[in-house]
Parts: sequence; C-alpha cells; structure tokens
Amino acid sequence: MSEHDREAAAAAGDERARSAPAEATGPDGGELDGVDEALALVGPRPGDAPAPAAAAAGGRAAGPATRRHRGAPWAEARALAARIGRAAPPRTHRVPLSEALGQVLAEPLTALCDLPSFDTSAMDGWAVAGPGPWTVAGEDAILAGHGDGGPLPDGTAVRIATGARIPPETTAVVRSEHARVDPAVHQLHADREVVTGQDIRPRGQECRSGDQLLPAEALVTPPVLGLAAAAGYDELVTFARPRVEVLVLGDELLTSALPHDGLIRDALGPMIGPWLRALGAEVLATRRLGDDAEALHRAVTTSEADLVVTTGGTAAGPVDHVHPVLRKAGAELLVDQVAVRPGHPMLLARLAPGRHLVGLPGNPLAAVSGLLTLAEPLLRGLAGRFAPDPYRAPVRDEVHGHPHDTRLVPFVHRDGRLVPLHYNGPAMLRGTAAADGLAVVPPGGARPGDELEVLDLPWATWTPWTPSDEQGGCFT
Ligand SMILES: Nc1nc2c(c(=O)[nH]1)N[C@H]1C(S)=C(S)[C@@H](COP(=O)(O)OP(=O)(O)OC[C@H]3O[C@@H](n4cnc5c(N)ncnc54)[C@H](O)[C@@H]3O)O[C@H]1N2
Ligand code: MOO
Repeated sequence: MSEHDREAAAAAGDERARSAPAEATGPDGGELDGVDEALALVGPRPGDAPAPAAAAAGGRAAGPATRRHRGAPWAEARALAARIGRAAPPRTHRVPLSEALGQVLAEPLTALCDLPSFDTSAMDGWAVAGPGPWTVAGEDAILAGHGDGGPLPDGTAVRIATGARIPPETTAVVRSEHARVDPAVHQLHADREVVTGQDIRPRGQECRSGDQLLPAEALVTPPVLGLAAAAGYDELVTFARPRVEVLVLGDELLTSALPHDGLIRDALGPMIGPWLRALGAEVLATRRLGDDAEALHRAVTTSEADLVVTTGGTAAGPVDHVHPVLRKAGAELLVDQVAVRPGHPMLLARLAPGRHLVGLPGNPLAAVSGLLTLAEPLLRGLAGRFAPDPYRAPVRDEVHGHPHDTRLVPFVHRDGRLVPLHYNGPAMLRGTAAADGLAVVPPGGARPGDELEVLDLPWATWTPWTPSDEQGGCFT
C-alpha cells in the first residue's frame, strides 16, 4: 500500500490502513472513496476556481450543496484529521530516557531485571535470623548499595539500612523503633511479635525479568521514565515526534514592545509552537513571513516538516495568500472551512504524500479553534497517541449558540459543571488563557444543565481562582 493509498484509505475510515498489506487495496474504488470523503468536506468559496482536489478527481462537484457555504461539520472535519494522522506510516526511533518524555512507546516496556533485583530491607532496623532474642553480630551495619555479605547465623541480628541487601538466612527485619539492645549482653529484644518475612521486600515482588510493565502506545510520562530506569533501561524505542514548521503570516505583526500605528503584537508566534510541543510535536521552526506570497510558496514547497501550520491569510482579503499559494503548489484541499465559530476559515491540505498543511485563521481564538479541530487530532495520530475518551459535562450557564455552526467556548470546571468564560470573541485570548478547556456548543446553543462535549487543554490545572463573572460578554 503506497503512502497515498494509506492516507486515502484512512480518509475513507479504514482503521486498518496503518498496517494493511499492499494487496489489501486494489483499484476497487477504495481510494476514490477516500478522496470522495475528503472532497465532501471541501466547499468552494465564493468566486473560487474548482479546488485542486476537485480537479484531480475529474472536476466533480465538491460535496452536498448544503455544506458549500458553511464548511465541513465540525465533528467530521476533526474525525478526518484524526484518520489522516493515524494513516501515516509511523516513524520510530531509539532515544535516551532524558529525551523520551511526552513520546509514545513503540514497543512494550518489558522488565530487563527483577524488581527489586534482590531481597531488600524495607526499613532501617535489624535483620534477624530465627526467633529472638538475638545476639548482635558486631558493630557494623549493612548499608544500601553494598555487596553480598555472608549468611546470618540463626539467633543473631545485624543492623541494616532501608534498601540494603538482606543477608541469606534472614527471617525478618525488626524496625529500630520496635527493638532495644541490652548492652551488657549484646542482645537484641523485640518489643512486639515478629512475623516471618516482615519488612523484607522479596526479589521480584514488583516484577520478574521479562514481565510486560506497559504496553506499546503508552505515553512516556515522568513515572514511566522512573519505572523504565528502575527496570534497567537507558533508552526507549518510541514513535518519533511529528516535525512541524509554523509559518506566521501578516505584515501588521510586531515581535516586541507596544502596538502602535495600526501594528499589533504577534500573539500566535509565541503561542502556537509551545502548544504544538504540548501536543507531542517537534517544532522545527517558527518563521514570520509577513504577507509575502512568494516567501510563503517557497516555505510551503521546501519545508521538510510532516506538518506545516500557517497562521492568518486563510480568508479572502487582498493579502490572504494561503489558498492561492496552495493552488500554485498543487496541494490537495481536504478540508476547506469548517462549520465552527470561531475559526471557520480553517483548512487542511495535503502538500505531498505524508506531508500536510493546516491553515489556522489569523484571529487568535480562531487559530486555537483550528489547532484543536484539525492540528491536534492529526498530530495525535502522527505521534501514535490515543485520543482520550470523549466526555461530556453539564454546563452551569446558558451559552448562546450560532444558528448553524458549532461554537467552541472557553470554560473552567467548577463543582462538576462547566462555567463558560467571557472574552471568548475570535480576536481574544483572555478567556482561553484562564480556561481549563473549550466546550463544544452545538448549533442553537445550550441551556443550564445541558451536557456538552469537553476539549480539555493539555495543561489544564483546574484553575483555583474563578475568573471574574463581572466581565461582560463579548463575542466579536
Ligand atoms: N469578508 C470576509 N472577511 C472575513 C471573513 C469572512 O468570512 N468574510 N472571515 C473572518 C474570520 S471569521 C476570520 S477568523 C478571519 C480569518 O482571517 P485570516 O485567516 O485571513 O487572517 P488575517 O486576515 O491575516 O487576520 C485576521 C485578524 O487576525 C489578526 N492576526 C493575524 N495574525 C495574527 C497574529 N499572529 N497575532 C495576532 N493577531 C493576528 C489580524 O491582524 C486580523 O485582525 O477573517 C475574517 N474576515
Ligand atoms: O473564524 Mo472567525 O474566528 O469567527 O473570526
């Protein structure tokens, strides 16, 4: 199966595309079905020539008429982006533990040794052999990290530290606070019953060498790094992070100091790269290209990234170069506009087999919307990450809806309910900066108590403070 076939099969909803053998897809219409589904998400914009995808498919009409002016339904666009991500052939690599955080295991994590790898004292105290009282064997203590001593003779006790190797023939460890030494006769007495095996962690208690500790596709988190190190790993085999390049468009953007003379600060350059990293991507570069169509064409056609993310220039203004540049580059539009507010001019295109572009609208919250709708599911697939099970939660307040489109509205979790935040207009980040996530508001809106789908933000910390309710609603 070629990379192109695999992507087309994925667009057609074939979950097995990633591993399907070459002969699984023949000239049976499967590829066309995939392209058809992608095309169904592409609606012509007023005054546009047919999209390259439509031309490539023989100039057929692109999608049902009802979708033409509204864009793809939000859930469909998101699902298509996810399938395209999952269809890409996975790249795996071996990385040192120090570089593996946030990546996904490409192989199961199998214990390379028993854990613990020797019988270990769980407490500071005394290793004892047989029933007490015990004769104290010398002044020395057995410390953690030290080599093998001899066996402990029956009736004797030796001082031992937490983490030290238990001498052979030891029957129990007595905690220092539960025993006293009679100095006159060098005898140790326990002040409570001693049970055989107490406070000894036997070798292999947590795992035996060869046990599977985690399956492939587990996310490498800090405890996974700790577990891998404990189990003997120096390196892990993971899915390589998808490589992303961010192209920030707009002549009006400043990179420092205060806005002036109609110029504004670039809010997306500082935000998109770190957000993509939080989604598991390797950001090769964030480049500011102004409104230069030539520079954009060069950047798009020469990029080595798996995914190019552009910001701005998606609409039909005089310097909105994304569509014309994609046409010139022979890209295939897979999603052109999505029925979501903010962010409806967002788009997804295939630049070449295995290389895609997500065009984020320039309004900052519209860009966030595009990031969550198209870039996040695509990257999740490329990075080998599972989508968390979608969940819903009741909304506390009424939320106005768009008559036809889905709305994404920043919220905070409070007492099991979603509290929608103000300052959620397309050009605003104030609500999102305080948010735990974005709530998916269906066309027509939501009433208090309605359950809404929740898109948690990757760093959601369940903000302890409540952003002010005094702030007036503002939607533009
Ligand atoms: N005639 C129409 N005009 C617009 C429509 C429409 O349907 N018909 N859609 C509007 C919507 S909705 C959006 S969203 C924007 C999308 O525009 P673009 O993607 O072409 O973005 P720009 O025009 O370049 O910028 C829009 C807006 O955002 C500001 N911007 C851009 N980049 C940044 C940045 N890095 N940091 C901060 N702010 C940025 C830019 O200055 C503009 O104010 O189009 C509407 N127009
Ligand atoms: O997509 Mo736009 O964000 O509604 O302004």
